[in-house]
Amino acid sequence: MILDVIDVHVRIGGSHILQGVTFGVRADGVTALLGRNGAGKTTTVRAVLGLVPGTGRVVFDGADITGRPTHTIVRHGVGYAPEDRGIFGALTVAENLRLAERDPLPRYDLVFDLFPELRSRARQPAGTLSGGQQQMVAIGRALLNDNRLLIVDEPTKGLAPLVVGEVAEALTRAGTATTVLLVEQNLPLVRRLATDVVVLDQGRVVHTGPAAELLGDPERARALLGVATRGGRRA
Ligand SMILES: Nc1ncnc2c1ncn2[C@@H]1O[C@H](COP(=O)(O)OP(=O)(O)OP(=O)(O)O)[C@@H](O)[C@H]1O
Repeated sequence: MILDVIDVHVRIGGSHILQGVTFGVRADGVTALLGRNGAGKTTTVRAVLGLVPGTGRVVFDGADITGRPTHTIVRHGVGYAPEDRGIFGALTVAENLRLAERDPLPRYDLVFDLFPELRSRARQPAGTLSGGQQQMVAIGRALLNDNRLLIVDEPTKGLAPLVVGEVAEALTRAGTATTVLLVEQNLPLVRRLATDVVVLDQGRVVHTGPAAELLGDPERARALLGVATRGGRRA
């Protein structure tokens, strides 16, 4: 496992939001973190990154990163593309990438190889890109550094179906370069990309296993996620 989340609890205000979350992320795959709205997916990701205080343990690539500050965790090799993508709209694509440089030798060759559009649009203000292209910038930024895990939070939220295909392609390419932990509610996309799934419900893990197994069992998927697994419906 490249990431082990062990018995993580998060309390915010008076709410016990994560109630002992435990799962592992296998290296060299795409693990999808699934669950209904409010299940605790984003909070789990934020706990891994040290953005919310919690209890329990988080082990990344053999190192105990529990309680470490976020900047230390990301330097260990964790990339993050947040739900709102965190793009600077007034800056160009090249400037957005430059701001993300962390390692002495940023991997521009890899990023431009995976996303040639980022090279051809280098001088374009990122705010004028399509949602899918902005997602490529967000993913490209994370891949610029030598990250061994890329966490992508709901990359297709609010995107038109055509653009979802673009993002799927971008994530497929990202998955060739690094392990991906993907928070996603679009099950056709999960079916296309994920090797493994972790399902959260009310702040607990209620299912883990191969993606094909869960998505191939519509009744179980419906019971766990409250949605149909066929027909392209969004959760
Ligand atoms: N800062 C906060 N203060 C209070 N409650 C919070 C806070 N952050 C999250 N929550 C609550 O914790 C629960 C889990 O939220 P979280 O965003 O992790 O869920 P999610 O599975 O990512 O949901 P979604 O799919 O809607 O993004 C929700 O009930 C949410 O309202």
